[in-house]
Amino acid sequence: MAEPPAFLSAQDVGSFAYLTMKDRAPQILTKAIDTLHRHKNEFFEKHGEKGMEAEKKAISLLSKLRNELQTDKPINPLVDKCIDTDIWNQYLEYQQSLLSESDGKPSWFHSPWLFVECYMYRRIHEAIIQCPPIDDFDVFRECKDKNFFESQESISILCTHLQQLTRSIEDLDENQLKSEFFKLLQISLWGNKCDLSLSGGKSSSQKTDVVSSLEDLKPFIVVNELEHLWTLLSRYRKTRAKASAVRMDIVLDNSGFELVTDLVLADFLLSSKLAAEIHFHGKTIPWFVSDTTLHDFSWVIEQVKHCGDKLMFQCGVGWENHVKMGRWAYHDHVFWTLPHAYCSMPQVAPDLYAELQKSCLILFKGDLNYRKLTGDRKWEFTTPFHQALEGFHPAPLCSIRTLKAEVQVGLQPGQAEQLTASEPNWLTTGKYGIFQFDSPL
Ligand SMILES: O=P(O)(O)OC[C@@]1(O)O[C@H](CO)[C@@H](O)[C@@H]1O
Ligand SMILES: [Mn+2]
Repeated sequence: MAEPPAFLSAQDVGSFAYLTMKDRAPQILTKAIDTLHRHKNEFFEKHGEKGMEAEKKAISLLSKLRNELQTDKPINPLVDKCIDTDIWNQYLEYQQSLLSESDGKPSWFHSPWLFVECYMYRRIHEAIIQCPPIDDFDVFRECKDKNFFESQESISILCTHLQQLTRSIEDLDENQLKSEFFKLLQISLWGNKCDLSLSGGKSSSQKTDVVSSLEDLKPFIVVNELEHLWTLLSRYRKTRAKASAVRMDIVLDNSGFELVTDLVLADFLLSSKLAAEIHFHGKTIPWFVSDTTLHDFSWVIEQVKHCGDKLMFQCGVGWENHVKMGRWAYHDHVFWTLPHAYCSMPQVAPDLYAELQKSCLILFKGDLNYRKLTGDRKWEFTTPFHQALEGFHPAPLCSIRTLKAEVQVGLQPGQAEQLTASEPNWLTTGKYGIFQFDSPL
């Protein structure tokens, strides 16, 4: 087998990886510092002088981190004592082992982009947890919450759509059911436009009615393998005995509007009996600005319930019940916030891999998941998805992602060239999307 291609890296001046590390990453750190600063009074009211000292310390650690990044310093081992600290430091040693002696140490602009970007978020976490009593402060919570409130109108439209659909679900024939399923999947796809790390934490909420925009957005789906999902699920549905055992997994991405689109889809999967249980996978620590943690997951459900809108209230109550009854299960695992590509999961997190093997279908939401599925490498655009997964085949899976990084596989010959000709930045603006399916052979 030929060696897989090189990793994307900020070493490539002018690339999206380079611009991210040069411009966006320092901006995100500055914003985190500013957030801490603005909460100074709150820390004082809650914890007195100790809160103020902790805020100062956290700010100085984050400023130091920003300086290391901007001056391309070597990547330092983590100094905290969390369950993943050793794994991180071993990974750093592994990166070091890939370099020859003359290369020196792995540094911010001379290492794989996926590694250094993940490392930045892990270092933000390290900075905060070193600063009790504010060690549980999520520097990104404010932006995540803001995204939810600014998208409230779209969320209300979505909840209304879901409630109407649920009421008529028993009357839908096979084709109608399929069409509704595809609609909700597309809503969940376009929900992925709203991540906050791409906008450097600036507002990126959903303000239009995505339900009625779906037809107009269809031409922007560059890989559409939804038919495979339907074939798989309708097959399970027909073999009745199996239907009650259909488990689906959603590896979540962003909180706020995107999370609501995922919950709406998950609710439909149950009411249509396409699945009997949904397992969600979120992050254990604040991640890539907008990613969903357990707190965000519960918070969003609670907010939907208390928005003052009757149909949203019904959705919120229904979702709370799914959780209570175990039809929805939220899991988090430290692996999702490590820098490893998913092909390493069987070795690094065999328990998680075994868990995913129980699934009938795994949906991977978002761009970062795609980067980890494909190892964030410079694959040819026509490389088969199955090959780019490099042996990661726990169960049938589908990536649902808007394109926000320079990695894409499984395109038709000539397709990438055509896209480049019509829109040079097609890989990174989030305007295009994919549904890319793979099944173990
Ligand atoms: O996974 P998500 O939320 O869809 O996107 C995360 C993201 O914004 O972060 C990286 C840049 O910082 C990009 O790869 C990607 O666009
Ligand atoms: Mn994200």
